[in-house]
Amino acid sequence: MLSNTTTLLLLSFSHIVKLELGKLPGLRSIFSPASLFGTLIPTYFWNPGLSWQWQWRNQAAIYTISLDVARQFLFLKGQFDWRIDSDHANGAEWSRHRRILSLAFTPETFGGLNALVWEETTTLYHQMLQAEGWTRESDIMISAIDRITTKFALILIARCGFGQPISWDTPPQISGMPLGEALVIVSGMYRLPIKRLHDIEMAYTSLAAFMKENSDPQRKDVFRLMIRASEGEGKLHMTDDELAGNTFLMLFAGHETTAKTLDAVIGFLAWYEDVQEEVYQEIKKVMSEEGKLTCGELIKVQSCFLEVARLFQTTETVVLKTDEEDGHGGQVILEPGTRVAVDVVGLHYNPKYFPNPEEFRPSRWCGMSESGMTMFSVGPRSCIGRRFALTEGVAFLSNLLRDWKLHIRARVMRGVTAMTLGVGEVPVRLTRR
Ligand code: HEM
Repeated sequence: MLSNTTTLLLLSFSHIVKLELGKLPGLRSIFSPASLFGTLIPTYFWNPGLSWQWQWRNQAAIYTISLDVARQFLFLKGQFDWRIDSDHANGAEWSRHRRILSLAFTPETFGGLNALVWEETTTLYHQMLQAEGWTRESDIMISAIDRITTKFALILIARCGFGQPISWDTPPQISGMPLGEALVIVSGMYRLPIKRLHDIEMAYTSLAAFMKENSDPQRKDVFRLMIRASEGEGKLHMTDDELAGNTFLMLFAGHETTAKTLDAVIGFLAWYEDVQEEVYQEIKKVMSEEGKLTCGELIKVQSCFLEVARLFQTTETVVLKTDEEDGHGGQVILEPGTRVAVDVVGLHYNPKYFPNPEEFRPSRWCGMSESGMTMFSVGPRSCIGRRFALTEGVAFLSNLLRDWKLHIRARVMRGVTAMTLGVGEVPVRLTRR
């Protein structure tokens, strides 16, 4: 009875308040998932909440789960909501920022970006073994693997992308707090409509200054390219504020997504022991007699990384906005200024593209071209760090699996949204091979 009344109220409300849905039919929810109330109230049938994309992953609503429709929008040159510098960039500014950052992500950069990421991942892995005391152990219980992966991915992007000489046991401090904590606080809180606390503001503004002070001026990395742009004049000039925004975004986008994907891959490989064994055999085949691994073709390891990135798509939504003025010359049926959201989680569970979508089946990705890796989005705004993430993911996993067998007691992985979608806490046991 209560639920019928609520549904009726909801429907009436949704018909009175048309929100931003343009001419499209359908139920409107009371709170937007991104609003303060939508965030505070848990996901329920009448409130989308923060976890709606996971819990309602088979329902499209106004959000599209069609790759065909998504492609039409993602290849459009419209105005977008989420961009390289989310504070300032409109279409033209985004394109300028993308041009600056793209220079750092060509395969040739720094004598081979992939080789650099591979080398740094391997070096950091060995430092981690030493610092954590794992070199002396043969059986290790880790209560939540994200403690390791988050730290790993953050140090790696700081080292490769920002030239920061950070080691495993001395995480840098920004305004008196560890770098990781500063990022988490800033990304989670500073957009709330409450005047933010002093330390959060400090963490945000001090980030770029800290990076500038500590990075090696001789190196050519993402950060140095941005600094050069901020110091130069002309079309590619970047303001201090833009530099701060991009620094934050690169650090955040460059570690959160990869770390969460790694948590989930470790959980899945521990649970599916047969897949773990197959992957281990592949690693054994390519490693040298001393156990050294080089940046190369580890198709099965990469496929596991991609399959898990599909199952737990960290970037839940890609939001686009049609042109304010003419709605793309009237070619689209949406009203000008309408927002379109690609439900990236739903899209990756759409059986039209992924038969038996709930199944963990890494082989779907064997032989897949990079343009088909939809978890990195498609079109001109797709992930700039795709190669970086794949190289880091494959290097980390193959080093780990070469040395350790992974075990887990239950299939605990489930969708949990905290800034981005992940699998929650994954407790794993490592036994030495
Ligand atoms: C598993 C790992 C990753 C996944 C699944 C992923 C996914 C994505 C997706 C779906 C987008 C498009 C978002 C949108 O249009 O709203 C994106 C954009 C972006 N990603 Fe990634 N990403 C990953 C790793 C990385 C890494 C390692 C870096 C940096 C080293 C990075 C940097 C960026 C940046 C800067 C953008 C914005 C590009 C633009 O607006 O033009 N990402 N990523």
